[in-house]
Amino acid sequence: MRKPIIAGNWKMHKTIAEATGLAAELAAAAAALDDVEVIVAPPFTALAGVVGALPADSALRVAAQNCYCEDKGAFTGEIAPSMLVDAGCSHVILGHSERRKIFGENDALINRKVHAALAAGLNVILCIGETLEEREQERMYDVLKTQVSEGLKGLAGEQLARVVIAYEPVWAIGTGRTATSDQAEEAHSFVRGLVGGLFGQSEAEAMRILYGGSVKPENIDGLMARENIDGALVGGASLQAEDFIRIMNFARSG
Ligand SMILES: O=C(CO)COP(=O)(O)O
Repeated sequence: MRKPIIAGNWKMHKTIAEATGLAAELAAAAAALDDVEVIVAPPFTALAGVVGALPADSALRVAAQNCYCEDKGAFTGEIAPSMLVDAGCSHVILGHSERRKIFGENDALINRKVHAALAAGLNVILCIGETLEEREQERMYDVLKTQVSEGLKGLAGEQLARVVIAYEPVWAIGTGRTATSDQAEEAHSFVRGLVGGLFGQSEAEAMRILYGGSVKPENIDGLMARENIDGALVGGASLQAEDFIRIMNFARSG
């Protein structure tokens, strides 16, 4: 049985005070759920504040939304994986489509980041997903195959166990247009097959694959009911406690 994960990607939202307040509310709700892993990804400026506001034994885990692939040096504006560990993060999101599209990150850079993050002791949420154009041109499977094989290139089995994949079709992000549970299940089962081919069947069976793209309290249960959907990476609906807590609770019953 794969333990579901509900993760909130706060993107470029929230002051330190707003972030710590929301995290405290979510931590209280997460404490009641031992069958769901709950993760929040505040902006860099709020990471240490959020970690500091949580009880020491908090069930809520904290992720960063990005990091660089070097441990230190002259990389103005970048954050090292070890700095995220120092701030109290357990996870980092890598390869988000906004990083790929707006900031030009490619699979080779993302793979270097994956290696650096794992080496520093972080768990990785690796985002993949096709654009609408790629789907319409029937290139979706090729795109997913490249993103998975290049993103996970060179990892050992022990490292893979600390990676979660988030399938986020770009056309569903922030658009209100969720993939149907059939579309999501089809992509997730394909991705699990890819991981199986690259690393082995038992590794693929153990891998959590999250869906992301306009997840709301209204659609989470249909997604969670599917065999290969192990949770969600939530954007907009993770920014206020009520919706995100409803999503956490649906994930548990799903
Ligand atoms: O990009 C996302 C999570 O990483 C999804 O964002 P939305 O839930 O706002 O569509």
